[in-house]
Amino acid sequence: MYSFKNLTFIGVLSVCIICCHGFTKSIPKKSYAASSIDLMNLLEVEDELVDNLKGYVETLKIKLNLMERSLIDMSIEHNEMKSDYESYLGNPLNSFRLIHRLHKSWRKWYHYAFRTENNALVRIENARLMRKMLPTSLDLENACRGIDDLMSFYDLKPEELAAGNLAGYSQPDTGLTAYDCLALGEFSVQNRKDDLAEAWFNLSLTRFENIIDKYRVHKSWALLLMKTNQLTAAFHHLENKPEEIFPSHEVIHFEEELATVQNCTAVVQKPSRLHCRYNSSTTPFTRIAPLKMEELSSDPYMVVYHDVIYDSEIDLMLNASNFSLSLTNSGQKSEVRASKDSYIVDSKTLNDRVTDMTGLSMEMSDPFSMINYGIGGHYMLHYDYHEYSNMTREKYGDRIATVLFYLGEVHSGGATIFPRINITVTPKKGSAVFWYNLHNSGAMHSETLHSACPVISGSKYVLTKWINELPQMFSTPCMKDSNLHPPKKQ
Ligand SMILES: O=C(O)CCC(=O)C(=O)O
Ligand SMILES: [Fe+2]
Repeated sequence: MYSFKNLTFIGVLSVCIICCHGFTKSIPKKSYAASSIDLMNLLEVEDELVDNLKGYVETLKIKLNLMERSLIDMSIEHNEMKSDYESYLGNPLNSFRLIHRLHKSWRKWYHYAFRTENNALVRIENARLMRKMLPTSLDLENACRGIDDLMSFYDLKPEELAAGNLAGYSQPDTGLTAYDCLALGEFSVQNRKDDLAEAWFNLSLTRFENIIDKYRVHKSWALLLMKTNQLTAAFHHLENKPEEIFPSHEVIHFEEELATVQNCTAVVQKPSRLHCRYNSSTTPFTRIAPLKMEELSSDPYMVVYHDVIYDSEIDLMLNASNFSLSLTNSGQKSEVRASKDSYIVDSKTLNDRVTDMTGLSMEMSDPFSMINYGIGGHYMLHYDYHEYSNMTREKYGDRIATVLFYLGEVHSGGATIFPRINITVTPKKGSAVFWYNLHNSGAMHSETLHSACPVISGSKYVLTKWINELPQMFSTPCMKDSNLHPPKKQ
């Protein structure tokens, strides 16, 4: 419960919130943070909650006491038996009691331990029903905004407020807890007040003792730094993750983003046993005209073909009068993809080329897709396979492989990268990269996660061919545990 001093603090806060809001954004009428009358109501709410919780604890204590007392009685009898069990069990009444105890009492205790006391349940149910009277996240946001306005209005610093110092009006026992500071930090992040957020996070860190709590703060701090692209600093905050915590979805995503950026900026030269050779075996045509092939990875299988598409073919494609007109902004969010793309009519020559490169049938494959990236153009991390929720997958199978032809001169940036396997493919006009998106079993190969780095200079055109799985059934290894038609979700 709040002390009288806290009450005054809340009163002062709410008056300030009302005043300050006169100057800034207005807040909805029904807001706890907006009036001291509503705040008074909250005190009553908290009184009642505390009362219910006390009642709950009392009921549990009675149960605990009863169990403890019985345990003592049982131990006395048990120890007596252990000290001289022959004479103890020699007495038929003792033997009877032992059997009776173990048959009935222990069962009773077992059920009693799991039984929830009605009285306790009522208390908890009361507390549950009171939830609608509790401040909502909007109330919390408004309260944070109130504090924030107070700081700008009176030029207060987070350290002062956290120490309970309100413009020279110091009340240390109204100081803020680690959780309060964290909430204010998160509010500042949402409102793009990065410096303030860092100050609040720092205060929260000094107040938390438990490493798991501290990690929560580090995580919020890292997310803030990620937003402003300070990835290495962000990474330092996540480095010392306590073992008890499973990495969250955001953190995994972040690590991949970091790997993406590192791959985009580094020149990766991996020592490997893979090499370059002429491929003259996929189709009869490659015997006559072998293709220059450079192996990049064996799992997922990935190769680059050099000089695999002629300048004359590229010119024809890029000059086609309807091509630039057909380019449309990709339907996806700009952070995901900054490019224009278009489906272009399949050409038999190019389809045959892809078969020469891959040994795969072009039957049922998606039409070629042309993507044009300008300066800064990029394509965030994604897989080419559809996963389960796509109609095309039902009809043609998933996208077993991808071939990506590079048609433009990119002077800097624009690499296609696979951060999980540390592979960077630098776009070179006339070359193409080919990889399998699925395992032999037909299962999705998650290591094929890839993205296109932002183009720094030049202009990047890629021609993509997604090859579908079903027509390959006689040319690729047997699909054990085929994933083609996963059981429908109930
Ligand atoms: O443009 C690139 O480098 C990647 C394109 C891509 O991933 C795709 O088209 O699926
Ligand atoms: Fe892709």
